[in-house]
Amino acid sequence: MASSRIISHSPPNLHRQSSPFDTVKPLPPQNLNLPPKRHRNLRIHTSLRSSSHSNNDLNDTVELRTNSVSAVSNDVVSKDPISLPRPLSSNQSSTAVSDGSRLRVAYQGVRGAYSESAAQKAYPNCEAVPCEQFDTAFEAVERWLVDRAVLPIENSLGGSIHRNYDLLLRHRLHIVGEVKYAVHHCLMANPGVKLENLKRVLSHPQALAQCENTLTGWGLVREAVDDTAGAAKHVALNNLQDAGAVASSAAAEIYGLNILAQDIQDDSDNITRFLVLAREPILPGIDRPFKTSIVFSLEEGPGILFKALAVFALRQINLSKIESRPLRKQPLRTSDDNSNRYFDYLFYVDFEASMADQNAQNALRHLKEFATFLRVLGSYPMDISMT
Ligand SMILES: O=C(O)C(=O)C[C@]1(C(=O)O)C=C[C@@H](O)C=C1
Repeated sequence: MASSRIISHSPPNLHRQSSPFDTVKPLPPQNLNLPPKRHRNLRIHTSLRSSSHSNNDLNDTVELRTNSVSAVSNDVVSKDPISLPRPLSSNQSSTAVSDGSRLRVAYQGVRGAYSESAAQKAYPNCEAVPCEQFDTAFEAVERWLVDRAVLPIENSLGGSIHRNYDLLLRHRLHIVGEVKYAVHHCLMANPGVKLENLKRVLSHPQALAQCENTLTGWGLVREAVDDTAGAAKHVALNNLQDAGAVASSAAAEIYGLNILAQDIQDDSDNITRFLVLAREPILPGIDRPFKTSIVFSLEEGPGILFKALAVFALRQINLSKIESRPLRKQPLRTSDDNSNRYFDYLFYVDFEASMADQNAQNALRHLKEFATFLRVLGSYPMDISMT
């Protein structure tokens, strides 16, 4: 190992060093001159694209750019700046006590995407708002276009959705909940098209990865698109005869496709975990099982990651996830004598404790002694449902 070199600055492009003890300052709303009109089924785009998704014939959506807030309803967002930043209570993230009525929840994809179902699982009576990309969903919350975003973070077969890990750091949203959703993939095609007619199959890369063995067995060429339901929509709109889509049964129904095979994922236990994001954190509780997500970077040195993880082990705090991502703005670190260059990482850790728990606070205080950067992404109720 290299000799230890302490980096005393926060990594560039990271938000201010934050601790669970920080007072959270809410972001100011971007524009408070909001028209009274309420539009339903908004589809949010960061830019106009000429992809297949730009044809909205099938789902009656309204397109808008995220730099315009003209379509935001003001029955959700008050004009009174004093009353705007209200910390959510931990109850508000609970599906048991809040059905999400009046909440506008952004998800990535078009109607029929699994993310839409996850949003509806989190908030059964919400208005689910489709967004073209993950970034767009983050921005929609930040710009007060919607109240929450529900975005996938990991899948039991396909692994982590790295893009969303990176976006969590780039944006200032807080994790206020998680949703586990059982994903059952179907192979679908236009009416009259049979499995033997298919040469290719379209879907989201995660969905294709989750069906890897089955699709290889059928000898189908895989084509990646933005989301599963978008694949179904494309196959339907273009009346493709040689291509099918991997998507949900809901997508087959919405876009008028026939299901050729059901439950085609490589393992019947195919669970995607989604995060619920909001502008404000919730007050962590101890009334039910909570999880806390953090991200940190470390000094270079022998056993430093071991030391970092030991702050939890010493206090009997269980870790449920650890992910490392390259520290992009400072991807390499050189040793003191310039003889070696090392990759530099950010570590994302989920641990099973609430920030209201003294034990968890002590663990983070301990970690801060040698972390070069630490941010709490959220402390939120665990989804203990059987999906
Ligand atoms: O494409 C969709 O339907 C999505 O909701 C995205 C997504 C993902 O990104 O992992 C969500 C759940 C499934 O694991 C497959 C795809």
